[in-house]
Amino acid sequence: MSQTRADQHSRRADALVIFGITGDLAAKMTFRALYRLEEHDRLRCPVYGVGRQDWSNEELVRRARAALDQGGLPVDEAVFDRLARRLHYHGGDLADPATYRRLAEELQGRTTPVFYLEVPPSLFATVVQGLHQAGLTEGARVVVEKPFGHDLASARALAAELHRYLDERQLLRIDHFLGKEPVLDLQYLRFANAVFEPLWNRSHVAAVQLTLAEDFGVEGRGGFYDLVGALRDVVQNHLLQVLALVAMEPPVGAGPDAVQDKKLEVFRAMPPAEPARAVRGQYQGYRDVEGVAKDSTTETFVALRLAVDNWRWSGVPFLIRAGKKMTMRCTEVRVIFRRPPRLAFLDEPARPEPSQVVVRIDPDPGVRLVLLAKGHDRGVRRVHLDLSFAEQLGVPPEPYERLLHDALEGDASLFSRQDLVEETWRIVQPLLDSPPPLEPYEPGSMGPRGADELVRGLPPWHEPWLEPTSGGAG
Ligand SMILES: NC(=O)C1=CN([C@@H]2O[C@H](COP(=O)(O)OP(=O)(O)OC[C@H]3O[C@@H](n4cnc5c(N)ncnc54)[C@H](OP(=O)(O)O)[C@@H]3O)[C@@H](O)[C@H]2O)C=CC1
Ligand SMILES: O=C1O[C@H](COP(=O)(O)O)[C@@H](O)[C@H](O)[C@H]1O
Repeated sequence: MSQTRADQHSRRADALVIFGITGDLAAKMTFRALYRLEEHDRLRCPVYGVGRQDWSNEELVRRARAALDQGGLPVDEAVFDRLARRLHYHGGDLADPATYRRLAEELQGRTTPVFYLEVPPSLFATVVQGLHQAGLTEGARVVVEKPFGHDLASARALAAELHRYLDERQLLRIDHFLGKEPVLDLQYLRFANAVFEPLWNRSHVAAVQLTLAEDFGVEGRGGFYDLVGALRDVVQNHLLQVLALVAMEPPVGAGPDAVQDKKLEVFRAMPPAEPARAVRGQYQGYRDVEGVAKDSTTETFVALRLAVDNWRWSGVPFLIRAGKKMTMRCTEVRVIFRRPPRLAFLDEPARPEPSQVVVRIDPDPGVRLVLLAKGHDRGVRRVHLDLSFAEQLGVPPEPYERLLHDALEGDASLFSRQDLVEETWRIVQPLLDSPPPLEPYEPGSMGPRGADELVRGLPPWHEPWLEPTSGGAG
């Protein structure tokens, strides 16, 4: 790529156009992100919201305010007034070419717009084609929400369709986990600390566990979720991205591709998931949720055992579990080291439990070192060292705030690439082709019994780290 072309893709945006501004994600996340960007003087262009509803600019501003209030964000009136002055509503159906022609008139003189598509994925190609036909894709960047495809073949087909109008550098695939500070921190913790990196391999690590437990169900989005399920919703994207950051080699540079290249190596070293090493569960009561089919076989819980077959990780199980309506809300990475040998100096010589490093992603991000120390009775006792990122480092930007800012600035580092997306679909594809049987589980539990069977002979699933980082014990 020539210098001029590269520069074009990293030029600051002069307009942000949000398709789907009347939708659920906009109300939950987008207005909040825009407000926080405005608050930190990081929003420097007009914002156009596109939707089918018959809204005026005033109505858009009113909805933005309601969304902030509902999200519990304290609002500074001066900041909100500045944001309100940037907001413009643009009504129209996405299937109608006139919508894009009128948008082109509004965007006249703008050379580097960012189009954010938070619309149903079935409309991604329609919107991009509409933008192209209205002459709006030249110099633009297009941010697409997840999911990118619903399997390997559809992800390839969607990319081929979008690449008719955009080159890959113009396409930013959002995965909000890649904007989470503790997820970004995995790379720093691993490679900036000599206490970790020499041990972070198959000689010392017995297993890696990734847990994304949610204590709520799919109420309010049953129709969407029932077509997707846990594997597509959070494993193919969020959790495999996190796994890659846990397993990758150090990036060799700082450019947008440096980390992506290392993650790609991890994915390429991963054999496809085996249905015999996966468990699917559905919480009791799921089929009563509005929008869910009465005979639905969609999984709301999934657990799988994966491998990274390279020199660093061969033989180390990577265990993932993710589910709705579980005991708690907690997302964490747990690296479990090998057990030490029998300690002959103990009164009752025994092999101590393994040490662990836990990186908690949500809530209250932090790191816990689980260690063994001398108890007062001369035996060994489990103790821990806890670190709160917020306490020591301050409150970071929120994921959508960070990612929208990067999109506006033309920094693609935290957006997934097509080759990575295809690899992650390749890894999970056997589970889509031959789904393991569905096991019911009790709401408020840690999933079906099969999840425990999956780790037979391996370190058992550990109870997620729940205590607050400050002053917590347990
Ligand atoms: N909601 C969430 O928590 C998350 C959502 N996402 C992704 O974000 C995207 C949007 O999801 P979500 O906000 O939940 O979906 P919604 O159904 O709530 O919103 C969809 C938006 O698209 C608009 N739209 C749909 N069809 C048309 C059309 N023909 N012409 C014009 N506008 C149209 C809707 O307008 P109208 O109001 O007129 O229907 C609405 O603004 C999806 O890709 C989803 O996977 C990703 C992560 C989380
Ligand atoms: O993308 C999604 O992610 C959320 C979990 O993200 P978090 O940042 O709230 O932990 C998940 O609840 C949702 O089902 C999924 O679509």
